[in-house]
Amino acid sequence: MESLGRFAVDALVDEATLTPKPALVDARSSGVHRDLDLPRMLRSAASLRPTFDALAREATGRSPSQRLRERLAHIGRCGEEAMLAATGGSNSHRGAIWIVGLLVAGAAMRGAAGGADGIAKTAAAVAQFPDRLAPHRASNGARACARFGVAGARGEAHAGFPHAVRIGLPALHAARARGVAEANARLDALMAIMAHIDDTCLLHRGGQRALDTAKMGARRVLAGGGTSRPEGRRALDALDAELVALRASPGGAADMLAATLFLDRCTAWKH
Ligand SMILES: CC(C)(COP(=O)(O)OP(=O)(O)OC[C@H]1O[C@@H](n2cnc3c(N)ncnc32)[C@H](O)[C@@H]1O)[C@@H](O)C(=O)NCCC(=O)NCCS
Ligand SMILES: Nc1ncnc2c1ncn2[C@@H]1O[C@H](COP(=O)(O)OP(=O)(O)OP(=O)(O)O)[C@@H](O)[C@H]1O
Repeated sequence: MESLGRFAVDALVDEATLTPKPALVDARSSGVHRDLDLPRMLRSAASLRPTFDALAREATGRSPSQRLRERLAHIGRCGEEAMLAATGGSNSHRGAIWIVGLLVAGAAMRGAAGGADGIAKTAAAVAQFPDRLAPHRASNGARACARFGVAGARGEAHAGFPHAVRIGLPALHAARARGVAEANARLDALMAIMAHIDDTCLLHRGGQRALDTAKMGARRVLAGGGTSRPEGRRALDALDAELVALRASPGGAADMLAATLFLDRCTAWKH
C-alpha cells in the first residue's frame, strides 16, 4: 500500500492543525509548549514521510518477528533524528512515530481489509518482541510509568492500541453520525481519548493532579454534548485554562488521535 506513508503524515498534520485543542500546539497557539509551534510541528510531520514509507516497505509481505521488530526500531530511531533535525532539537512527534509508525507497519502486513482491529492487533504483535538495541536512557515517559504505575506508550501498543480502536474511532464515527462538523467530530474523539488515557506527558509535567484534571475536564465536555454545543465548548475552554495553569499538555492523547485518524483513513480507503 503505497499510500500508507502519506496517510500517516496527513494524520499528523490533521492532528496538529486541529483547533482549539487544550494546552497542545494548534493553529491558535503553542499551548504550554515553549519549544514548539505549528510551523515546527508541520515541518516535523513532513520530515517523517521517508520514515513512514520505509516502515511500510520493510513490513510488506512479512509477519511479526524479532528481526522485523529490530528493523522497524532502527527505522523509527532514524525518524527521531529526522524529527530533531526538522525542529532544531525539540520533541514534536516521538510518541507519534512509535504509535503511528507501528500502525503503518501493521497496515502494510495486514492490508486495509483487516479493518482497524486487524491492523492494530498485527502492529501489537510486532511491538511484543523485545527491543534489544534500545538505548538505556531514563526517558520522561519511562520515569512517569515507574512512578505512577501506568503502562504509557509501550503499554498502549502491547495492548493493541485500545484508545484508538475502542475509544477514538467509535467516538469519531458517532460524532459524524450526529452530523457535527468534521473538526468537532475530531475534537470529540480527542475528548473521549483524554477521558480515559493514562497520559505520561501529563503525569511527567503535572503529576496525578494534571492527569485527573484532564480526565474530569474531558468528561465535562462530553457531558455538555461535545465540542459543537455551547456547554461543551465552554467546558473545553475551561479545561484549556486549567491545563495551561498546570503547565501540562496531553501529548499522548494527541498521538492517539493521530492514530485514530490514520486508521480511519486506511479503512475508508479500501472502499
Ligand atoms: C516506546 C517509545 C515511545 C519510547 O518510550 P519512552 O518511555 O522513552 O517515552 P518518551 O517519554 O520518550 O515518549 C513517550 C511519548 O508517548 C506518548 N504517550 C504518553 N502516554 C501515552 C499513552 N498512554 N499512550 C500512547 N502514547 C502515549 C507521548 O507523546 C510521550 O511524549 C518509543 O519512542 C521507542 O521505543 N522508540 C524506539 C524506536 C522503535 O521501536 N520504533 C518502532 C517502530 S516506529
Ligand atoms: N499538537 C501537539 N502538541 C504538543 N505535543 C504533541 C502534539 N501532538 C503530539 N504530541 C506529542 O507530545 C509529545 C511532546 O510532549 P512533551 O513536550 O511533553 O515532550 P518531552 O520532551 O517528553 O517533555 P519536555 O519538553 O518537558 O522535556 C511528542 O512526543 C508528541 O508525539
